[in-house]
Amino acid sequence: MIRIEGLRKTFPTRGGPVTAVDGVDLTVAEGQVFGVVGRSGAGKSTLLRCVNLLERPDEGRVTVAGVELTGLPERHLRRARQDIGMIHQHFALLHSRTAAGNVSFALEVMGVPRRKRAARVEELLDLVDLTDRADAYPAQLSGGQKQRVGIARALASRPRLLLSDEATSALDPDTTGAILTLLRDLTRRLGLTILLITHEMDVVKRLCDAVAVMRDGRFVESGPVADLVNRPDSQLARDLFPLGPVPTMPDHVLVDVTLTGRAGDDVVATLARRHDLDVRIVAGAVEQLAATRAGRLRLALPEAAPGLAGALHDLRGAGLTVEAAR
Ligand SMILES: Nc1ncnc2c1ncn2[C@@H]1O[C@H](COP(=O)(O)OP(=O)(O)OP(=O)(O)O)[C@@H](O)[C@H]1O
Repeated sequence: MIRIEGLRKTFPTRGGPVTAVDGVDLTVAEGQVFGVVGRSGAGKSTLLRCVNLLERPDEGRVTVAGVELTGLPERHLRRARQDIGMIHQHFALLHSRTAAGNVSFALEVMGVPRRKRAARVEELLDLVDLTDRADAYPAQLSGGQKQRVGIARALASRPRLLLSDEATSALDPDTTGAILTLLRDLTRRLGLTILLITHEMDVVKRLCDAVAVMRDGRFVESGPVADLVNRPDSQLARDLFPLGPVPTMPDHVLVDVTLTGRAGDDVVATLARRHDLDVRIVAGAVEQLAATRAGRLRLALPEAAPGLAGALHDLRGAGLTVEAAR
């Protein structure tokens, strides 16, 4: 659905040029939810704005649904952009219009005749479960309801691709959960593809099939969530399942074990029974994510135990990532 090749964008600033996106390649398959994560200033927003060419890249190609947008003249670009919906952190609603009016506005811009608009607005508000608030103004809506209006408006043109710019960052955890459930549901019902940027690990856990970790304008890790989490030295695994500072435990070896799928369910039992090790769980979490079940455990094992080396070897042999705790 999306193919980005060699994307580069530099901004001139008073302090000299700032390269926001520094050679990014990205492929997002149809129906996939792809998340780009990274700290503030990593280049996420610029990358997203380059996908619908709100920002013109200096170099590289952007192809969406088989159309190379970077090769289109401005007048064709406007039409192509209509097939790409976008939702924003602060909703970007018109305050003088009701929920229905905001959705209708998108249809007006597209040139949908008045007599067809009302039915389509109703359909869109129903899709986001907001029919009963159709006549409310943004000031009368909660954050979650405002984002539902934003989603309905973004879907007005029946896009196959939705771009999401920190769509849940201004919402509380419960509301975030409800919006993430809605987005996941919409990908299934409408066959939507979503490219999102976020700094929230919950969004990755609940929504994403694949992820890229962005730093200084580049992707430092990229791929399906299960693959990335399982890679040795994975930044994503550490961000999704932080284990805190490593405690001092004399006479013990501390290891961090990454589990994905069902692999590793029995890691503690295996170490205890088969290798006769006195295992202590120091920290850990295992969760069901949108893409896979995954987690990390920090285990303390007695340094002097004769079975230690063989035990660690067996865990690696069983496909688990085992690393010195850090
Ligand atoms: N229009 C602009 N003019 C000058 N510099 C810019 C512009 N837009 C972005 N930048 C710079 O490019 C870099 C990447 O910014 P960008 O907003 O893409 O990062 P981000 O990862 O989305 O961060 P945040 O989450 O804080 O928005 C930053 O150093 C930023 O200051």
